[in-house]
Amino acid sequence: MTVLLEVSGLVRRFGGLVAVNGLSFTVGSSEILGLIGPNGSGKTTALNLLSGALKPDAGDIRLRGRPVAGLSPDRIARLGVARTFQLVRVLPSLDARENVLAGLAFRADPLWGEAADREVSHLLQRVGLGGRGHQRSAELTYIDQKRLELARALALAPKLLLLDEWLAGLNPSELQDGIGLIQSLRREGLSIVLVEHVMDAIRTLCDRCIVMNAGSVLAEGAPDAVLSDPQVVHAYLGDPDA
Ligand SMILES: Nc1ncnc2c1ncn2[C@@H]1O[C@H](COP(=O)(O)OP(=O)(O)OP(=O)(O)O)[C@@H](O)[C@H]1O
Repeated sequence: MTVLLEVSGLVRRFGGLVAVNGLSFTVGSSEILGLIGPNGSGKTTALNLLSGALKPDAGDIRLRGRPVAGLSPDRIARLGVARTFQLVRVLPSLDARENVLAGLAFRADPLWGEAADREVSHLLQRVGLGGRGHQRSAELTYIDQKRLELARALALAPKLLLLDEWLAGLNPSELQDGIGLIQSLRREGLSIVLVEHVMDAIRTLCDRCIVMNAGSVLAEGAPDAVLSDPQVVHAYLGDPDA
């Protein structure tokens, strides 16, 4: 498998707190890597470092061998990294089409005019919002806002997609749809880093997962093995004698 993303020795501090403490991992092409761990273990900070929203204090991030640590978010986006946010961020006063158009402007080969219109329609269709382009995004339901945010991320034509709890808060049938959609993105060749608390989704989707605890990697491997690791169970449930 070709390595797309290589992270080594990543460190990020907030004052005296080391939120990410020597994190290292790789993601292959068309691989889904789960990034899991208890609240506050550093998952979102790790995604922020990968997407350029935060700069690392130390460590290296390489995308197809090219160093990208510390580059601005728009440079990293143009190099093929797109993300969604834990709290959905759509532009509420714009309609669905306009939200996706905004994403197209940030890709390495921006599209304009009719080509952009066609791509927007394709992306809305792709995430299950076909024919809904003129609906104001503030009026969309929660799941549809999540779909829209995904369409805007896909507008960058990314190689690597960072999903921050994209499946959180969905009902069981929406969850199945969401899992199916992520699987289809992988079949199309995308690599995905999935920060997720929904363990069924981790088991179904991930080739490998990494468990973070207090900023470091506690365990790494196939989801079933990792989730039954006593250290991992302990990190999630805490020490019953404490
Ligand atoms: N901007 C910030 N300033 C100060 N501390 C921060 C900041 N962002 C995160 N932290 C701290 O860094 C640690 C890691 O937070 P992070 O949000 O990365 O964890 P997480 O694993 O994503 O948690 P959750 O599952 O709750 O989203 C936490 O202790 C958090 O309080």
